[in-house]
Amino acid sequence: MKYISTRGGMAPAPFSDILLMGLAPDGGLVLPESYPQVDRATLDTWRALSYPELAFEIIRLFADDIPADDLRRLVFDTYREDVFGSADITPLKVLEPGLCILELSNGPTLAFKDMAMQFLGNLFEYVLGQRGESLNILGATSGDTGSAAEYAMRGKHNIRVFMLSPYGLMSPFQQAQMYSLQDDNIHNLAVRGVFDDCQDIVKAVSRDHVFKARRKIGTVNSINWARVVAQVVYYFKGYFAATAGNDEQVSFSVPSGNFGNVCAGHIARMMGLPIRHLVVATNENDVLDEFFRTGRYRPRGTADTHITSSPSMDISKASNFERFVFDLVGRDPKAVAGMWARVDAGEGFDLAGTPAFARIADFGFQSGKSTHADRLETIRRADARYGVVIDTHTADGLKVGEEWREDGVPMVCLETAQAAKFEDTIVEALGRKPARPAGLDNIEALPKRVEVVDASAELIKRYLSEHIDA
Ligand SMILES: Cc1ncc(COP(=O)(O)O)c(C=O)c1O
Ligand SMILES: N[C@@H](CCOP(=O)(O)O)C(=O)O
Repeated sequence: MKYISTRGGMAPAPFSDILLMGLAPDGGLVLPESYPQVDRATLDTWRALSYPELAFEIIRLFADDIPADDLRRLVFDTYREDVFGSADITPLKVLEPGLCILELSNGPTLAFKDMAMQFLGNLFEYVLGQRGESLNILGATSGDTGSAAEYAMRGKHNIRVFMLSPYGLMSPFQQAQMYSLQDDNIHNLAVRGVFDDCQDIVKAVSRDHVFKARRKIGTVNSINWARVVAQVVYYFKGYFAATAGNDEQVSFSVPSGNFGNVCAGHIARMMGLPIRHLVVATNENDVLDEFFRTGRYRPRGTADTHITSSPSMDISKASNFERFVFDLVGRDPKAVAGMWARVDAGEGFDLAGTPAFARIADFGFQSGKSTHADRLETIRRADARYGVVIDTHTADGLKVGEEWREDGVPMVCLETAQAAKFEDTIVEALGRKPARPAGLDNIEALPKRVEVVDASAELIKRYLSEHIDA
């Protein structure tokens, strides 16, 4: 399988190359020339597979330049009961008939990012080892990608992580989880700005080809196709868990910000998984909801990005949305390049009334928005009615997912983090603290290692040069 760029300016490349490449050289996002198709007979054989068996079958379709035995070992080393808390890896919790939560946050950092990042850590180490190379990862986080990446990469001798986070905007637990790491290969930089400023810097640095090649810069954000592929797996697993046979359909409700998670759902659906609807749930930063309702995509600036109680979704410029729009406009790279030239210039685009937007229903998306008041109400309702304490992002997903329920079609709401990460809002909603996994009681009191910096790509390049060249 070969990979291309959404903007058309990249020679087709194999999986291992695009894994280390991150952003495409033309500033676009990488995706496969076509999506592998999964037929009914294959679904029937996959239904009974364990998580690692299923992950191997799916990932091998995309990572076809890695010898099968090596890939199997990497996958089985990753998806282990002792890492993810159960043999199921992603257990399905039935709240009531037709309404479920797919648990994705039982990994080491208590967020769904571990599902892909634990695999990416092993994959990077393997490919770099084969090539005798090293990689300097530049990442951006609104709270969860950062810690998941750092826990997955800490101590790896051929990888350094430089993680940009929005200064003061993550929850105290998230800050403690990242900034308390003391490993030499982990560097935390708190940027005066919002997540989008951090992501813009990552993309600006990646677009400086000379700098990127010389300093061996890679990425762990969902810019990296391997992240998205590893997330495709749990849509299949969730589908099998929520249905009795492959004639049934399910809908997924996905708390969304950077559009990586729901993009993985889109890929699963394009591969042939019987997904009826993909429900995009946003918080007050409702750029994506506005698009699916109106066809207008209006990314917002720093000043117009709301600081909310689901802070990991405080994103106004959804990186992965570009991959979906590529499919929506019939895989026309010129059209995408034109649209993203306007996005990069701080404008948006409007597809209302176009043939592309007329086809949007074929892709199965629905959307909705959830506010702080909705979040509190949903957390209270889930606790009272189902006896589960959900985090603020999962609450956004549950609230919007419930609005789109249909008779006969299970609604699977993706759990994206554990409540312990967002204690203040849980206390506001329930009047009590959520349970914390053992060993994390005093994490906020640990000494922190972080540098506060201005939101400047040039400054970050200087920082990278100093630390990499040394
Ligand atoms: C807890 C949590 N929920 C939801 C999201 C949104 O996911 P995505 O950015 O893939 O849309 C994020 C961040 O990515 C997150 O950390
Ligand atoms: N919410 C994310 C933002 C980055 O998303 P990614 O999926 O592109 O890595 C975070 O928690 O950092």
